[in-house]
Amino acid sequence: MSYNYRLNVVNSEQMRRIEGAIFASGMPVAALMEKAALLTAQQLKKSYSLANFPKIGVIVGPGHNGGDALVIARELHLAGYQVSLFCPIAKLKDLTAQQANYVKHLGLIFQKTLESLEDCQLIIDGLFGFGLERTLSGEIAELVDKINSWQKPVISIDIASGIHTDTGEVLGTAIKATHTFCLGLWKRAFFQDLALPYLGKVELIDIGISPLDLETILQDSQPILRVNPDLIRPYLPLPRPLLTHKYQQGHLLIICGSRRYAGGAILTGLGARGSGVGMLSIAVPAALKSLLISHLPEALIIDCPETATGAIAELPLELNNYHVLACGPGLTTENPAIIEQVLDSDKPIILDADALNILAQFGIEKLSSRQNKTILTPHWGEFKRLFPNLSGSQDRINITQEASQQSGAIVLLKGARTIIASPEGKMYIIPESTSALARGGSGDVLTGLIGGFLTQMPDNAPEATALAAYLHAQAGILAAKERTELGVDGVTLANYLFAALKDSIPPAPLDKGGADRRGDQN
Ligand SMILES: NC(=O)C1=CN([C@@H]2O[C@H](COP(=O)(O)OP(=O)(O)OC[C@H]3O[C@@H](n4cnc5c(N)ncnc54)[C@H](O)[C@@H]3O)[C@@H](O)[C@H]2O)[C@H](O)CC1
Ligand SMILES: [K+]
Repeated sequence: MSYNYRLNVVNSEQMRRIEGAIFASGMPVAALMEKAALLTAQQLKKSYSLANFPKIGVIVGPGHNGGDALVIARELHLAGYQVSLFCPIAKLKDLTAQQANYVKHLGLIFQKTLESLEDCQLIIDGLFGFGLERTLSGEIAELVDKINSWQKPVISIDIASGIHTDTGEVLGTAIKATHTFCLGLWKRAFFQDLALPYLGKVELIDIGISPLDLETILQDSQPILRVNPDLIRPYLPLPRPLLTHKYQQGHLLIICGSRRYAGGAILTGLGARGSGVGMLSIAVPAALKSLLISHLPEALIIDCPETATGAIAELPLELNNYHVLACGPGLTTENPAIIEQVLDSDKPIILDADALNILAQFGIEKLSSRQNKTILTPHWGEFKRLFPNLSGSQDRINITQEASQQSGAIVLLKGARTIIASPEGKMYIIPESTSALARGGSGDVLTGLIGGFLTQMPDNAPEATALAAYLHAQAGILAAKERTELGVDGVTLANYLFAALKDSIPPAPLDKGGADRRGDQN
């Protein structure tokens, strides 16, 4: 396991312990504050020029978040900005009080009222960081609401004040930042859907936390990793071996679609196509066969007997002949027997959409007799039906982890920030996405894509799931950039998967031997 400030996501207790280890080894607290705040000030000056933002208001809290804000205020003042300060709580921590004295010496003014900052073009929020302990109330809550009502750009230091660093909950009220500089390490709240509207654009300030200090503190807990291309590349089935054939690249069976929801089958198939899987078979109700062939000529379409309303009535197949089964989009809940058959197979399975709704009727205990991996890909509504005992909490990181433990399945909870947890304790977070994907059909593409990657990397199921979710989000972002957020229908999304793969995870250069052999053939 490697530790890296870009990858590891921490909670406030871990952040405190890492900070503690750094201080205990000799780094002075004031030096780390200086470093963090100077680097933040540099970024600020780049993004918010003196010409456009000559007057800046800084809200100073009682702890070290307020100390950071004072160092930033000092640097902006020295760079020529006109800086006004407001400090709503009189009692300051020692280091913060020292920083306050120095800026006073430089001639910066602590204003008596918040209103004195109303004519500033930009507000810096240094009220609370990860030391926030209780709900905002009284004058502090009023102050936060007032700042929000100004509708100005607000830059939060470390986290938007009022947001719980771990759960992302709003404690009473919270600053609605337009931009948040996260100091040192990504905290959990940055990946909790609840907090996203309060954080604005997010940026990590690298304050030089070493892998050594990370390892010391994090080695005893299961890591939460923020997915990026470096993380995923080692698992990718790229480049392909020189001598391979289609069945060595895996055989995926998709079971989906009904006369009512034919599109779900097509989109799941297109998602699978985006994974480059060697062989793709798609089981659909007989009436859909020619439609599927016209969209996916490379796939083997299996026509199944239908119910009176056009759902799959039975699967006349030996399911264990396939490497992976992906099941659910467009099925309808009419025929639970199909899902029973899928659950009884010895192969890895991915359950989505109506397969999840049927599983919810059975209860997740039904998974306990499975001999191979199960991947569940619920959105929030499906999650609530599957795990009603967890649906009271909004801490999506925590409940995804819990759901995986309870079910013994890999659980992927869809959202603005998709979370993936595996029963052996792995956790992955997809760090960015686009609301263009909040659209019927996107999930079907993801199911096929996960199936296709899992077929090709069967020993790394959590990573195959994370890779698919990452590329799916990247494809959405890319498509939305070119076509706007309204232009990303499921087919378009599937068509962008290869561009996303090429852009974010270019194949490693061929090893020399491989290149030479290819040369010989020419
Ligand atoms: N990450 C790093 O390595 C560094 C972080 N720095 C900054 O330090 C803060 C954390 O500082 P800390 O002093 O521990 O906590 P806060 O500033 O967040 O606030 C604690 C302060 O506020 C009081 N308080 C808490 N909740 C409330 C409330 N609801 N109402 C009123 N008062 C409240 C509490 O009693 C304390 O007095 C971190 O976020 C970074 O910004 C370092 O500067 C650099 C290294
Ligand atoms: K803050």
